[in-house]
Amino acid sequence: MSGEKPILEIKDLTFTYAGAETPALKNINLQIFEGEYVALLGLNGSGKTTLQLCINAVIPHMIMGDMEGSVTVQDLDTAEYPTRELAKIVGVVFDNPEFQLSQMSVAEEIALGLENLGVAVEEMNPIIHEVLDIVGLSGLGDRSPFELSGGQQQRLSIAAALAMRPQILVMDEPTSNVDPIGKEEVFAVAAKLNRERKMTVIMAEHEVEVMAAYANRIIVMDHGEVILNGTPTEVFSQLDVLEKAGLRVPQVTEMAYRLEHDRSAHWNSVYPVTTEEAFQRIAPLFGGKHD
Ligand SMILES: Nc1ncnc2c1ncn2[C@@H]1O[C@H](COP(=O)(O)OP(=O)(O)OP(=O)(O)O)[C@@H](O)[C@H]1O
Repeated sequence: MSGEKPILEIKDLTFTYAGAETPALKNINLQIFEGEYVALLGLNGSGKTTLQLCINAVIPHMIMGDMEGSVTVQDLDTAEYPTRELAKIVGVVFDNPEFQLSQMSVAEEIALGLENLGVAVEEMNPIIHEVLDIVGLSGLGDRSPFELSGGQQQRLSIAAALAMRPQILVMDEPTSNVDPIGKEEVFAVAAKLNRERKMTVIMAEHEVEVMAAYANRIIVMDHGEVILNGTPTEVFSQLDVLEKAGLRVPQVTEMAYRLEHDRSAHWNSVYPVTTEEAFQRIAPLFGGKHD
C-alpha cells in the first residue's frame, strides 16, 4: 500500500477520560487504507471502544477528556469537524441493537438518519429500498424493529448506517448480543460490503476464527496500546505475545503450534489461521493426498 493515501490516519493519539488517572489510549499510530477489513482485538477495557469513538469524532466533541495527537478521516481532522459531518463518512454499529433502534418501523429507522442529513422525503424511498436490499431485509420496511431477530436488528443498524453513504463502517462487537445464526448473517453482510463495495470495515470482535477468515488486518490492543498490527497470519503467529495479553488464537493455529512442539512439525513460526490453510499444511504430514 506504499504511496497510497490512507483513508484513516491516527498520529500519536493519547486520550484520557475526564477524571481518569491513566489514559485509555496511549500513543496510537495507525494508517488504514480504503477497502481494508480491520479487526480490533483486545480484552475488555483494552481501549477498542475508545479508539472507535475517536474515529467517528464522538471523542473529542461529545465525550470530555484530554486528547493529544490527531485523527484524520478522508483528510478531515476530527477535532475540527463536528460528529454530524463525520457521520457522512464514518457509519457506526454498536454492540446492542436495541440501544440503537427507536422508531415504529424499519423504514422509519432508516429515514431518521436521512432526515438528519436533510435528504428530501421523496428521495428517501429509493435509498431505504436499496440499503434494505443490501442487508437482506427487503420487504420488511413496515415491520416494527422490535419484532426482528437480533441478527435482523443488527442488519437494520448496518442498513441505517449505510443510508448515510459512509466510506468506513465501524462496528463495535456487533454480534455480542446476537444468536449464532444472527452472528453469521451480520458477519456475512459486513464481508459482502467489504468485498463487493470496497467498504472499509473496522470491527472490534472477539471471534478470532471469524476474523482470521474475513479480516485482512488484525490490530491487537492491550492496556490502551497497539501491541500487534499485521495480517492474520503475522498476528496469530505471535502466540506468546497474544497469550501474555490474555487472548487466544484460532483453534487451528493452536493445534499447529502444538504439533510443532509435540510432533516436530515445522512451520517456521508461520502458523495456519484458517481451517483450509491448516488442512493444506497438515495433510502432507499424514502422507495423504491433498488438493
Ligand atoms: N466514559 C468513561 N469514563 C472513564 N473511563 C472510561 C470510560 N469509558 C471507558 N473508560 C475506561 O477506558 C479504558 C478503555 O475502555 P474501552 O471501553 O475503550 O475498552 P474496550 O476494549 O472497548 O472494552 P470493552 O470490550 O469492555 O468495551 C478502560 O479502562 C475503561 O474503564
